[in-house]
Amino acid sequence: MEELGGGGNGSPPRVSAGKPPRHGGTVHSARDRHSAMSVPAFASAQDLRCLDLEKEAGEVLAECSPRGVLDDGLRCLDSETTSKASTSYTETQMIRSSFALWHGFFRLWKHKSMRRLSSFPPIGFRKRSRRRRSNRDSRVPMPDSTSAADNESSFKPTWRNFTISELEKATNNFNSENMIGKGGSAEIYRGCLENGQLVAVKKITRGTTEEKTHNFLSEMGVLVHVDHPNTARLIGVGVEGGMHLVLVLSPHGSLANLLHDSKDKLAWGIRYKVAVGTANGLEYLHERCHKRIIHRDIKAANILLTEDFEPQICDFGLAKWLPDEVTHHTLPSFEGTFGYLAPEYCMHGVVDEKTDVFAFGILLLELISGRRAVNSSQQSLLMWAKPLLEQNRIRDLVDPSLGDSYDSKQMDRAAKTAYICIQHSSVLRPRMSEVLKLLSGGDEGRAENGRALHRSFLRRTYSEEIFDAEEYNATRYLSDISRHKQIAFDF
Ligand SMILES: Nc1ncnc2c1ncn2[C@@H]1O[C@H](COP(=O)(O)OP(=O)(O)OP(=O)(O)O)[C@@H](O)[C@H]1O
Repeated sequence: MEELGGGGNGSPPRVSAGKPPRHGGTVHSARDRHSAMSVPAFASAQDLRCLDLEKEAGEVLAECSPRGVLDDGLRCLDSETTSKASTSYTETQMIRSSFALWHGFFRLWKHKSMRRLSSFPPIGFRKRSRRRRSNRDSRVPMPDSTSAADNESSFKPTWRNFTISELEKATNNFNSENMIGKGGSAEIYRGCLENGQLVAVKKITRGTTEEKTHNFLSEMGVLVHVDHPNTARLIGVGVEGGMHLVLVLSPHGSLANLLHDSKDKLAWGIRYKVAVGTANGLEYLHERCHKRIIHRDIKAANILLTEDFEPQICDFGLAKWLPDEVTHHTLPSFEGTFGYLAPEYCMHGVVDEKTDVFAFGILLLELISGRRAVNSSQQSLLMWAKPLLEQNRIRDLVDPSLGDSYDSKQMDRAAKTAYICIQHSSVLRPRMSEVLKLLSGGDEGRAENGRALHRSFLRRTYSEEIFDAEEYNATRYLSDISRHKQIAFDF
């Protein structure tokens, strides 16, 4: 997704094989659309048979959508939506039937297995797997011995449903002057609620009704379950007259805005803060959320900045949830943004934490150099920066507009961290918790020599296994990238 006007200004487009990149925005694969509206990953085969949905089960094994989200969405729709005047009947019906499908499924599922039910907490209730208990975010208060069932009956959603008239009022009828972003699937409008709160209203605009519904539900499903200072905040949704996500407004827009489109150059101190904050947000998604969330589209346009330049990861349209027992996703279609795509994804469609780590490495290079991931001549930042990093020519990487106004120790750490994150072999890439240590100077030894790390230090991921099995070099990576570009642009 690009900023408004960003699609044609050299920002790398997000693509999907078999579909043209549209205004540089999100395009989802047919399989994704299908699966996201189907059944949750933690359904038993028996449940699925009851609903005659076995066929989808194989496809959506690792596809999760939060039980509480959609259950509650249904309640919201039934109880709060009042104004029908400008409702698009087809879209509202579509959302209702998606909710209804989920609702029916969840009723059955709830009835059949309270144990499984407790594996996914309702909104506003945090429960994390034992695996991550020690890593929990200490900022978030945890309910102690209360059971999931008790919590289910007592929890209140942390978001609300907006009527179309409320959204129209807030955005001055979605006035084009209030449009602050536009991508492949959505337009984003600045708005002001009656209580004075500034919001960003993301109106899903592109695609068929099914595609729009998928995009809306997928993103909502993640947004309602993440709660971290470095992830975007959902205030509510609106399903009349289209599908809308209402988010807290980020006054500075995205990092791409400030880094590439602004006359005023971003100071190094802010860039470093953005790097550390984004790493924090990703570490939360990968390692401290109740389910592992892979963002899949980390890039400068998807990092929003708060008033005091705290970064917030946004746009969860491509995000995937990985249950603990699932090592990875293998995606049949090609989605993402040129310039940020990890080799194993290009080659095998494999998605796990390390694909985000790779994209984060590219983001670090953008912060260091002030260059785009892919420039207007389609040259990749990766290919430009890698030889410089290999020769330890960090000074040559640095954005000339910074002059000498940067902390050289921070710069050094950022460059070396980037180098490790962009390793072709995902085995050699660190996890986000390690990235945090590297960036903040807590793991200097590893930063000094990314290739000499001890493998036993890392928990192995599927993409790591793959790289053990075969060699994937820069030439093959480039050829894969150009093949994918060809497919995307020729369509
Ligand atoms: N909460 C917000 N506050 C301020 N600006 C925002 C906010 N959310 C989005 N934007 C702006 O809108 C742009 C697009 O947002 P987003 O990436 O969520 O849209 P999208 O249509 O999902 O994109 P894509 O095509 O990648 O799917 C952002 O890069 C940012 O400039």
